[in-house]
Amino acid sequence: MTPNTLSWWRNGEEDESKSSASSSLMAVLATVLAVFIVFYLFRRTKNGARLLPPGPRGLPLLGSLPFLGSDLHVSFAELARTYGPVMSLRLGAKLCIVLSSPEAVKETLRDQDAIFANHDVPVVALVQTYGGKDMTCAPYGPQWRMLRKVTMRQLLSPATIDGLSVMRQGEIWRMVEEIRGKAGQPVNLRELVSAATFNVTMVMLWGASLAHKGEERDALGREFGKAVEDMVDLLGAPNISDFYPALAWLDLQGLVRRMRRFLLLADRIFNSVIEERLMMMESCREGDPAAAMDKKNRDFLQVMLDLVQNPEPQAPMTMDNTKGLLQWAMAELLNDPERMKTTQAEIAAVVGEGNAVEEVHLPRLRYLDAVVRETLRLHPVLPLLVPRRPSTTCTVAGYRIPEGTKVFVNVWAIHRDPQVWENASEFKPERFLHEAGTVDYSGNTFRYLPFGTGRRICPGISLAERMVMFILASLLHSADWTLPAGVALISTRSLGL
Ligand code: HEM
Repeated sequence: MTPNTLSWWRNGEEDESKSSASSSLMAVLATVLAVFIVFYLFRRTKNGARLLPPGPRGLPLLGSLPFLGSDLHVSFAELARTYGPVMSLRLGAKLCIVLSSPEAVKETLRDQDAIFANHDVPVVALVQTYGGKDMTCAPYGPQWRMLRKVTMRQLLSPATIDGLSVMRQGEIWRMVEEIRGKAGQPVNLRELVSAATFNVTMVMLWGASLAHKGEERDALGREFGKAVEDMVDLLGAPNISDFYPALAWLDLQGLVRRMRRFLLLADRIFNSVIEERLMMMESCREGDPAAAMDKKNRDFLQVMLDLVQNPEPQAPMTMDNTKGLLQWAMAELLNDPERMKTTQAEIAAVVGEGNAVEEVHLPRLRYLDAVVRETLRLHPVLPLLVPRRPSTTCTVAGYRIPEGTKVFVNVWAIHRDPQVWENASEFKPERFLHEAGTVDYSGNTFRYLPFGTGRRICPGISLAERMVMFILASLLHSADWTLPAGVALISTRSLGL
């Protein structure tokens, strides 16, 4: 063996040891990487969940945005057929979870109610509520608790709601007179229902200031009504800032600027109404009996002023919800003349032909009540509720739901699920007569959630129920309604809700 040979051998030996060292290094790195991947994939939350729920992959940056239709609840329901009742997807930069079964909602909004007690508030709503100061936008905490307590005990207490019955009645009777004056002529139901709901809302808000105002009252109503409609559209408009929070400061669609303009107008109207009321209270203190307000018939403004001198009673704005419900109920009945007759016959029997509907009649209108419930099943006013935002990472159906995600509850999909409801897509109010007592608005039956559930359940249920039943009964009792000649059916999408 020559030195060269030896050196070759030596070199070979060195090379071999180098290559074995580098393979060991590679092996170590590969192991570390594998451990990291396994750890990442199988990392568990405190409760043991590993993975995000299944869902569509989506595109980089855009996520699933380009693939969804304008009715998010319908697109989500279609996707849930592939990915299941607990699904995840990205909308822009935002990770979203969609729940579409009673079991998933129960595990989330009942079993982990406190974690899911925050609403995920759109940017425009934050502006509308002066930085999230109203009850719907306030984070779950002391401020929200105080607002909820005041609302339930004062604004929406049975005593306040009962006390305002005379004012509501006056408004509805005005509407009935208007309808009777147009007998035989076509009526724009949408406008009629909007005006009735708005006027009832206004009298409850600050009715005492509107009394004896005639034309001025109508002008104020029109101006404010238009502004509120625009504001509601703004709240519902898809906003790039919500999908890409980092871009929110640019307000690319100008929605925040428009909301600020609405606030200026609303502030002007609120301020003038409040100033006038304060002057009325002053006159009353000085002994003018005309300015005195019956303690029992205090409108919301008075309740608030008596309480904390708070200038912005905001919760009643959500009464706009009742308008959509009324339109759907009338549309379903117009599409179904037999059921229209059954409903009208019940009202006539309870109220009497020729008599006006009064709120005392409502508890005896059981079929009408079933019509309202069935309408809310097929057309929930908030088909995805108000999205929630978990305050900590948690587990639902074995999947990881990270803190801060936007959680949609697809009530629309649950209400139309054939595995949950018999003949799910049919309008059949009778089902609520048979199921009376088992399916209610309390949010405890997770297959029926028109008012939500848990800590953030709608506090306006009894007022909404009363207003809708009263307006609907009055409409149906005031005339015989039919579709215009040539119109066979109202499309269930045509109301644009
Ligand atoms: C048909 C009429 C109405 C429907 C369908 C409706 C439905 C809802 C729904 C689904 C929620 C979200 C609940 C959740 O997140 O689980 C909600 C919240 C709320 N509703 Fe209603 N609502 C109606 C009328 C009213 C009325 C008349 C008022 C007040 C006068 C009102 C005041 C509120 C408030 C303040 C919240 C937020 C509660 C909170 O965040 O704690 N709603 N409503």
